[in-house]
Amino acid sequence: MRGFYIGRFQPYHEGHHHMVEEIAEQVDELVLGIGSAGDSHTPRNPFTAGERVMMVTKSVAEFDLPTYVVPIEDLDRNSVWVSHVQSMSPAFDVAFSNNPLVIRLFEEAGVEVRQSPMFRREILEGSELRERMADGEEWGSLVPDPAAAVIEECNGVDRIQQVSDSDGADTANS
Ligand SMILES: Nc1ncnc2c1ncn2[C@@H]1O[C@H](COP(=O)(O)OP(=O)(O)OP(=O)(O)O)[C@@H](O)[C@H]1O
Ligand SMILES: NC(=O)c1ccc[n+]([C@@H]2O[C@H](COP(=O)(O)O)[C@@H](O)[C@H]2O)c1
Repeated sequence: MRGFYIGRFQPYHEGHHHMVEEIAEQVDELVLGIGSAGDSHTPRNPFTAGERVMMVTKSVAEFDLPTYVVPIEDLDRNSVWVSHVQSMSPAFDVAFSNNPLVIRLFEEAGVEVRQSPMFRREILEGSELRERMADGEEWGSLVPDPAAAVIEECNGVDRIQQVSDSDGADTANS
């Protein structure tokens, strides 16, 4: 059985990694979708699709799970988004998500969806990571080591600090 799990992974963190570890117990292969693939260099989406491909690919290598990483750009129409995803991805039998819109769109299209409990969500959240980077606080312990190495290699913290508002506002949502 092949699973599908999409996220923006801005950045890929230990919450995502924990979810992949749980998915690995349920499927033989996984497609990891890099969502909003066309977005980068903004406070909410600082990393390019390519940088996120590297973070994810190097991090999941520790699992015994053949994984295909596929960047997927956003569309203006939610109603045809699942078809768009299916056109970009290897075929899959089940989708994994905790995102209410993603769950609804897959279910309406007749795709089975499985959710995972949120893991240490009070701290393992992309917006929290980006805020810590923007504020020069500790963040390395919240992402898998290979993802931290990719962020360092592309000077990701410097980029986030530069693209964030000068008053530090809204690093989560812009
Ligand atoms: N700590 C976590 N535990 C389990 N699942 C998580 C966790 N954080 C995010 N997810 C799930 O992973 C998927 C991708 O999430 P996403 O890339 O938006 O990360 P996020 O941490 O929610 O980031 P942001 O704050 O940037 O929205 C979603 O289904 C989301 O619900
Ligand atoms: N219409 C669309 O393009 C559409 C609809 C639903 C989800 N998505 C994308 O799927 C991804 C979902 O990931 P998150 O759970 O990290 O939000 C995001 O990149 C989001 O933009 C896109």
